[in-house]
Amino acid sequence: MNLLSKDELHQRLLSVGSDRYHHLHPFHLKMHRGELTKGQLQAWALNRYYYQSRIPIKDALVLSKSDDPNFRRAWRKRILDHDGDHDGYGGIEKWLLLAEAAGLSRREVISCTGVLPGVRYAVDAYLGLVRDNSLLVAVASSLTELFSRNLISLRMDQMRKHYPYLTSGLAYFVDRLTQAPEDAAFALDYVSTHAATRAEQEAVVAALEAKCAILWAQLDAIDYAYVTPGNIPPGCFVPQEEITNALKEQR
Ligand SMILES: O=C(O)c1cc(C(=O)O)c2c(n1)C(=O)C(=O)c1cc(C(=O)O)[nH]c1-2
Repeated sequence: MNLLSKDELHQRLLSVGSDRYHHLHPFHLKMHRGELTKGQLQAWALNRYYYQSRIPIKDALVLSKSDDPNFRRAWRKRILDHDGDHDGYGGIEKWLLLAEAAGLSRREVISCTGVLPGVRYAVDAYLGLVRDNSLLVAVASSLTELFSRNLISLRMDQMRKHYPYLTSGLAYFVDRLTQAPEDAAFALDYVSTHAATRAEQEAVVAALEAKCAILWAQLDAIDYAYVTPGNIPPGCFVPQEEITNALKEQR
């Protein structure tokens, strides 16, 4: 197998995104058509918090794999983007503001006690993918960010239109519109330069496919539990509207 040119590798990565990224997931399509209830959006925000909360831990694992101070200086920005420089700042705090705009209590969200098992397994698989593989694969697994800007931009428009109560909580996404393309450009340049053999280039593509599957699996779990009635696993978050409906049925 011949080495791919940088352009050919880039094209391969883009086609993984257009075929497999979670912009195509039925739960996102329902979200964008305005078909989700407030309880379903709460379930999404609460479960996605688990992903958000693990991203800086994942990035610390990436950092730990590099002996290059230049790389670490560039990558550590991602941890700051999420954690902020001090309490009350950064992406995790802004995600909590989104969750509060959806009507959730921050304490319930931070506790992560109501997170679906499928979401927990998928997110933990991301940490495992990064922990157990090379720095090259770890960096490549972040390349879904090549595709997140368009999705986040569409999501913000549709949220303002269909779920106006969320409008006050959209600051997280505003930040990601600039952070994600910067991060993706760095990661793309890194894998283009450091994948020196065809086998390494194939490992980069496979890492992106694996990450797309991780994002997809999270939404599968949310869709299964919160769109079809009767599927919420024991111990997981139950939206208030579900409780109200159940009480009505008992009467
Ligand atoms: O809302 C989204 O659809 C979405 C997708 C992704 C992604 O594609 O991995 C990330 C984010 N958001 C995000 O907010 C984020 O901080 C982030 C970090 C990473 C990563 O792999 O390091 N992906 C993503």
